[in-house]
Amino acid sequence: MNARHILIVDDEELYRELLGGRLGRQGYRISEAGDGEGALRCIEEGGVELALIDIKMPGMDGIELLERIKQLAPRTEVVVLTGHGSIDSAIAAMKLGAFDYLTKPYQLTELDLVVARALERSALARRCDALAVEVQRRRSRDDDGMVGDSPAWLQMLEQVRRAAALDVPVLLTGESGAGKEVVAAALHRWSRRAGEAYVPVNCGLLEGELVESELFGHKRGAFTGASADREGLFELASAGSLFLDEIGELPLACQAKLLRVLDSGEFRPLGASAVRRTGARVIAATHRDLEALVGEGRFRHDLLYRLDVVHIVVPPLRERREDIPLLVEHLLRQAVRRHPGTPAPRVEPQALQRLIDHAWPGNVRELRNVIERLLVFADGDRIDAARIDALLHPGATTAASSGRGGFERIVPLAEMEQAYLRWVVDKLDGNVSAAAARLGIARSTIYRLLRAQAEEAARP
Ligand SMILES: Nc1ncnc2c1ncn2[C@@H]1O[C@H](COP(=O)(O)OP(=O)(O)OP(=O)(O)O)[C@@H](O)[C@H]1O
Repeated sequence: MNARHILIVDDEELYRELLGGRLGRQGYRISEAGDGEGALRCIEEGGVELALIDIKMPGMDGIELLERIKQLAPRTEVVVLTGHGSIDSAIAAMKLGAFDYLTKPYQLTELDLVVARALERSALARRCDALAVEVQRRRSRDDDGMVGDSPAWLQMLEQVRRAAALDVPVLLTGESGAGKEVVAAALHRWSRRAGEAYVPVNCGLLEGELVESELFGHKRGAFTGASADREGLFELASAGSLFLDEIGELPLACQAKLLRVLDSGEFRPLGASAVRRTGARVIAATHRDLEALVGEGRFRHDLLYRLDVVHIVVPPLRERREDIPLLVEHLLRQAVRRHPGTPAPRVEPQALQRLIDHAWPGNVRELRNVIERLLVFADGDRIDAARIDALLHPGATTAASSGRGGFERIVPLAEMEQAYLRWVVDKLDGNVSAAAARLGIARSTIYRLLRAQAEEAARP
């Protein structure tokens, strides 16, 4: 049975009965309203696929009603019924998103045709919505680049899913390396903006005019070195999402500009006289305590208030240790992909337990670096507890200087060399090539030294 829901809105009862009777006989579910208010109440109840509305009504006219319907239920199709000679209203209605219009008096067969076409479009749109949800669901499973099934992680993901559906700013906080950036990317992918640009920027890496120019763009000659006009990231992300990482580092002058964009969507590129508009959705992240920065006068209170519409806290790894086995597996797979030809070693249960028990102050990033090193320096096809201990608690670290020239004890130079080397490799996110370049030595030297150290530590 065809029970698709059509709403007829006309102040003349006779018309409503005529239309309702005809369409009802075709099996549609019919609701009637004699004015705009009644129509909106019916729309709010949901399920109306098509509204047939008379343009000329006392009180709220058909055009205003159309606008309100499109705000309330954008997926409801609207066909307007206009009187003879009111083509202007028909055009206005089409501009506001009406599916079609019929000029009174119209042939009833013409009405049947328009109704059938409008319902067909409504069905198509719904199918598209369903597909988009399915695509998002599939994407969100594994190829999202993030894993986890602990209660803390799943609870946070639920918040992310809900926030993704709202087109409002989101503030992500959490310790460094906890996964704020992967969550920001998921927020974008699960939102209606998924097909548009996702533009990440680290506010801590740029200074002064450069941040402003990066975010808002500049005109040629706006400052020394501005040799051509340049589009800012707000422009680039206009239909998509702009991820402002390390928002706590944003200079105060730039914070004022950001506040204006969040309030009005308007900004002015450096050196430009005209104001520009952006529709970018802002996702901001920080590992800093923004309230404390406000207290110190380094972050604007009004900006914090404006960004903090939806606040999601990404939990530290130590609060979701249940995720560690999954993460180890996932990060090992990723590391193997980065080092083709390296066989994936098996992590023994005791070794895994050591990883689960570790405090992980550097969170998932630290775990990723440890996994990378375990793979690169793997000796054989298994990773045992001793190897993990060697990596996580190397005795040599106590030999390192506190940085102010004081040493706690005398250690052989080789030991100091190894500790420093490990620190440099960690600092550069496990990138051995970068470490070799910075230290001015060959990559093979680094591998040799670190392997020797791991072997030594693993010795019973
Ligand atoms: N749930 C997860 N699943 C898989 N990988 C993850 C997960 N969370 C984080 N990672 C990985 O850990 C590393 C650090 O994550 P990310 O950069 O998102 O942290 P962050 O909180 O933004 O850190 P920072 O505050 O230092 O910018 C990245 O390589 C990321 O891919």
